[in-house]
Amino acid sequence: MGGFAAIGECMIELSGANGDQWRMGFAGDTLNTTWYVRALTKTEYPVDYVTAFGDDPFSMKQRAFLNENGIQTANSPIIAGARPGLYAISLTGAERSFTYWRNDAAARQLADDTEALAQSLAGREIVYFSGITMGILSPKNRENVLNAVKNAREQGSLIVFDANYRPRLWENADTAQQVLSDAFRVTDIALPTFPDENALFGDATPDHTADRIAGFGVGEIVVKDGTEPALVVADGRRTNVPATIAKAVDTTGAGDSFNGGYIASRLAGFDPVKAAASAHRVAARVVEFHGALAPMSEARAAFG
Ligand SMILES: Nc1ncnc2c1ncn2[C@@H]1O[C@H](COP(=O)(O)OP(=O)(O)OP(=O)(O)O)[C@@H](O)[C@H]1O
Ligand SMILES: O=C(O)C(=O)C[C@H](O)[C@H](O)CO
Repeated sequence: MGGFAAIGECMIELSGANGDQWRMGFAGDTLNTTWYVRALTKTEYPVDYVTAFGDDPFSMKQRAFLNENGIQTANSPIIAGARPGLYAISLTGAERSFTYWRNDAAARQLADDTEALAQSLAGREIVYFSGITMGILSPKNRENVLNAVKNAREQGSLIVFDANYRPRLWENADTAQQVLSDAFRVTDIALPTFPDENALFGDATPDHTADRIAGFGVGEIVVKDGTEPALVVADGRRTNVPATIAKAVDTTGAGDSFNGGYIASRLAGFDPVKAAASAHRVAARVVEFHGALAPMSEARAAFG
């Protein structure tokens, strides 16, 4: 099968509020990264989003949207009577905050069927997941995802992980620390964001974040930090790669699009430092649009 597969939750997104008028789209951190990997790789490269769908009209629209945009859904189950979660973006300047309605979302059942999950990941070049993927699941399903990822890794997949800490998804900080640390232990490329790691683990600097994650045996780490440089730790070197200047209107999906750009650049054969520079260019363009998903053509133009 080959290609890229991401595991997670695609929600309905409300963005770009103009008074009480909102724009409806689809988004969710791992989907956002998938979107940019799709935009920045050749059409024939398989790109799949692995989740669980409902069967209501919004779920059907969601599946059609992915399909129309060249994103397949592998063996993702369709669950009778279930529906997608929803979130809305509030802005203070370009800085985003989210309100969620997602507790009964279909995606929470994405790891009920371990056989389907294993098949969705079989033979992939890259498997991508995040702390949000883990946060939405029951303890049993967190274990199922971790086992599926571990098995994929043993069969040769490269595992890419962004901890994307969202406190509201977790029963408590201790559990989040444990689960996210376990995820780092099965990761080849870690793409964390410094403020998230600082909030959960108390890291004082991006270097501390990199040290902690390297301690789990991760060989390639990029610590993002908004408009500050990204710290790239790879090939025995540490390099600060400056961000690209942007006229930001909405930073939703900045980190996810960075990850998509980084993965696509690494797949194209560029080294981690060059990949981080391309990733910054993509993310700087994405923050100039409302919502998590900027047009694929814009991401391509920025990627170069
Ligand atoms: N205001 C900005 N101007 C230019 N680039 C930005 C800006 N904010 C973010 N970026 C780009 O996005 C990358 C990730 O930013 P940040 O660390 O804020 O992500 P994040 O909080 O993980 O985002 P999200 O979780 O919403 O995807 C940065 O490394 C940078 O390339
Ligand atoms: O916060 C979440 O759970 C989301 O997936 C919504 C946003 O698209 C995501 O946080 C942006 O990184």
